[in-house]
Amino acid sequence: MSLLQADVASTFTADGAEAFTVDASLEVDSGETLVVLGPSGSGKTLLLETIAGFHDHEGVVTRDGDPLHDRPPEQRGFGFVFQDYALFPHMTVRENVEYGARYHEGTPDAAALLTDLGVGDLLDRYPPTLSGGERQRVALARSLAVEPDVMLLDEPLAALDVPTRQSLRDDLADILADVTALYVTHNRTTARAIADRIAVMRDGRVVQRGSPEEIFERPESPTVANFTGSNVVDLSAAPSLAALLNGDGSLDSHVAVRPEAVRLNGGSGDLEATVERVVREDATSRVTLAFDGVTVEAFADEPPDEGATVGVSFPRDRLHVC
Ligand SMILES: Nc1ncnc2c1ncn2[C@@H]1O[C@H](COP(=O)(O)OP(=O)(O)OP(=O)(O)O)[C@@H](O)[C@H]1O
Repeated sequence: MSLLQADVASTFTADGAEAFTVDASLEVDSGETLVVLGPSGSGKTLLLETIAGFHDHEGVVTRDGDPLHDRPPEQRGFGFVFQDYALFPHMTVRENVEYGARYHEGTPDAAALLTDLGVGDLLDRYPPTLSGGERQRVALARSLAVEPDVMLLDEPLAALDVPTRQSLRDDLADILADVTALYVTHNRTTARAIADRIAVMRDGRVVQRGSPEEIFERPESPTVANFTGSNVVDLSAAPSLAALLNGDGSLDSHVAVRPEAVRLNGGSGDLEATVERVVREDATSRVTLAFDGVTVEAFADEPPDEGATVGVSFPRDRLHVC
């Protein structure tokens, strides 16, 4: 049985806004990081807050089979990390970490925790003197200090600048390796880097769940394919691509292919396409290709000229009908 099981439904109303309903079920196994990935406004925060116990809801939340849904948030055994750190400015880093565990048996080894998180030298500093990345590491240490059964994390990297986000993202996979965690984000790079499994959320519901590989390579719907960054081509509008799949262009479905799987062959590919646009991205270029009146994106280290005709091939095992 999964450690955390949630099957909850709740409708939220605010003055002047349409009601928003969250109706979702999740299971998180012991030691696993489940990422809830979805666009802004898909209900990720409301779902996390509902599981945490901040909102009335129908349905159940259980840990190890024990019902949690009748308990207040502080008795559910969760640790929280939010986007905005929420550290006490007038307490040192050590005091913040120890205060987080004030109801916990024994005093946590703040120095060891902070050292594990790469900020062992900050013990006596005050939060206002720290960088965003340092504060978020301290916030993680404070949550881990209570040895929570499950960590709930809401976009903890969102407020950080890009280099800091990348560095903490790299470390988060290690930090969360032995922890049971439910992590919400709209950032697919983060999801791919830290998730053991992903649940994709849209309009308050989970629309697909699976391993990162399944979510990114085998999306079950054009919605998930689009959101996870695949090219999505309507086969009824793209006869040459449909023919590649042994169809006749009348297939009433879509095909998803990741941009990194599309190959440019300089004239000898399976399909002929026109280069519509080339945008440099660090060491590579993102190339927009048009054929049959549809466009797809690809990456090329040596980009062709805009307006050129190129051959394009799609490895069959990377084309996914959805
Ligand atoms: N208390 C509330 N009452 C009514 N509607 C709400 C309430 N809180 C949030 N909403 C609305 O519910 C929807 C989902 O909000 P939520 O914050 O869960 O989205 P999200 O997926 O976390 O988005 P983001 O990635 O931008 O944080 C939004 O349209 C939001 O405006």
